[in-house]
Amino acid sequence: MNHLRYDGAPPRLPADLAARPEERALARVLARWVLAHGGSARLSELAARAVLAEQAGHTALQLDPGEEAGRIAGEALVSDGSRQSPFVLDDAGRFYLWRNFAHEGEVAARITQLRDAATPLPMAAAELAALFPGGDPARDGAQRAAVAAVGGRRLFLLTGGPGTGKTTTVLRMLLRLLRDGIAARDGLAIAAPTGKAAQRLVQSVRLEAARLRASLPTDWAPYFDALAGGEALTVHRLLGWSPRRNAFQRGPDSPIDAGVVVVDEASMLDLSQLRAVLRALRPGATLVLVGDADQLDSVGAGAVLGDLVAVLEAEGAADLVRLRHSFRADTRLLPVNEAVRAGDPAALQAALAQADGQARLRPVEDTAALARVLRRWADTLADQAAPPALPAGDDASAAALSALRALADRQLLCALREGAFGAVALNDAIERRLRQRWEVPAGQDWFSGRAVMVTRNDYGSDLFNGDVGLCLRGADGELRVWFEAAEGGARAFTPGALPAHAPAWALTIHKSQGSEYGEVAVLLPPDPEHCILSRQLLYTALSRARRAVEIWGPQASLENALARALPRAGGLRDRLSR
Ligand SMILES: Nc1ncnc2c1ncn2[C@@H]1O[C@H](COP(=O)(O)OP(=O)(O)OP(=O)(O)O)[C@@H](O)[C@H]1O
Repeated sequence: MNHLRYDGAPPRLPADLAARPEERALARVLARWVLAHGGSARLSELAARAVLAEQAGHTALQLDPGEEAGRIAGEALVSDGSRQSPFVLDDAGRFYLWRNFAHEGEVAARITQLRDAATPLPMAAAELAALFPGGDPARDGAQRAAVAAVGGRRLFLLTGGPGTGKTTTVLRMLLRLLRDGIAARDGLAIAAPTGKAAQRLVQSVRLEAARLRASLPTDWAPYFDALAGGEALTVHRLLGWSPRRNAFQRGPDSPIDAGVVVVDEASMLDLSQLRAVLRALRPGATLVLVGDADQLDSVGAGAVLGDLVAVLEAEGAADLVRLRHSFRADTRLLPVNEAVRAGDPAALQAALAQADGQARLRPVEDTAALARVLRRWADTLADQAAPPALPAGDDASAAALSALRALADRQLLCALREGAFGAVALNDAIERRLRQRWEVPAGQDWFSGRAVMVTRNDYGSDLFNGDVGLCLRGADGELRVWFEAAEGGARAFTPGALPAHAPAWALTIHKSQGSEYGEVAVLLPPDPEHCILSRQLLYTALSRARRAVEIWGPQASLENALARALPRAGGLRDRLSR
């Protein structure tokens, strides 16, 4: 890009989009490039806006298709997508950077192709029933429907909230595909966007497989054997990410060596990642996408799972199954989550009133109120999460594991990271209080009971971004940080050996995705107009809880979160609809 030829007045940047300085710098470079290449001031501003909108997750900028779009429609740098051009303006007034337009088109085309190639394969009722021993179709009917429907598909979507049995169902779908001979012949690959989610997936598939294997006739044994030994793959690893080339090695010329590819936590996939997965599928391979379509969208641009689910659900398509029954959460929390998912304030009020104290709103409107609830929270932690003294020998791992589980019994989640209501400040406050209560000598960084979260993947130590560790004193008097191990038990690290990490008493809601806790407190920003507030954010936070939730914040912040569905602008839904 040659932006140096332009030396007129600096381009105007929209002030209404929140963005970090580096994002604004990028937007400014593009805006200058447009002016230098003969674009109008209006196009330059739109280009900058499109960059900022992409950073905020949108794949396009929605213009008023009439006048606003008309003003740039004839410019040389803009096309309707029928020729390659830096910018695209489509019929519906969506303004794209070329890359996003092209990716969206490719994803839509590949998805449609996969869907059209389905040759549904029926499953004998007895075989299906065998996979749900002692099951109750009233609760697991949708799971059965998914296992029945996946046969012969080239694309299948399974969506549902936490604890609805997605992993349980994936295992049965894979067993069925193995028995059909499809996966057995061509191999399986199971992946998730983050290392932690991938590890959790493999762990729960193994656990559930061990349980189910015991209740199935021995002729199923080879399929369980074929499932065993699966490695926890991140999507990056699945695609053969090469940092040196800054590209994926897997693609149409060198596809993923598997006939069935499962991607869990697919709500975290952005448009370009889904495109990369689709391009890397072997001809004839099946892609199964699994995730909670109501959770927060991916960090990168696009809302691919949400878009796909919306389109297939509207069609009443057989290649999508939504699981609704939660097997894990307290039944009193289910109406709360459902009301938030639907953005229905009256239903939420009713659900809170009927939750027998398992779900409540605490009006935290200023820093004084926050200090009060926080102190109570920290004091309960000090009592309940008081660190145990570890026994010597092999028992240490088991004791550490139960301490880690006890730690996950209560979690504070924050909408914000920075500021007085952000996770960083809350971690500081909680840690100060715990040090006081547990009488930790000043100047001692590490102490027994200190909880931390890893913030970067470290393949060497097999610790992943999002893994939570607990520092405990061993029988030998040494402090070590313990993490749950994928193969069972817990693993210890000396504090100095840990990859990058941060305190874990308070986490941002974004960081909590994919995790589960007994009781959750969710701190909302005190400013009801804060742009972070959305229905998806609140749903993601509340649905982490199995037993109880507290919402800390002003009623107005809660109401505004419910009211804002924050759809991401883009054209994938339109391009997928038929
Ligand atoms: N049909 C079923 N009958 C009885 N228990 C079930 C059934 N399906 C799932 N469960 C149980 O419900 C719990 C949640 O299941 P699973 O882990 O498969 O859900 P999930 O949707 O993958 O959850 P998450 O993604 O939130 O971890 C597990 O303890 C599982 O054993």
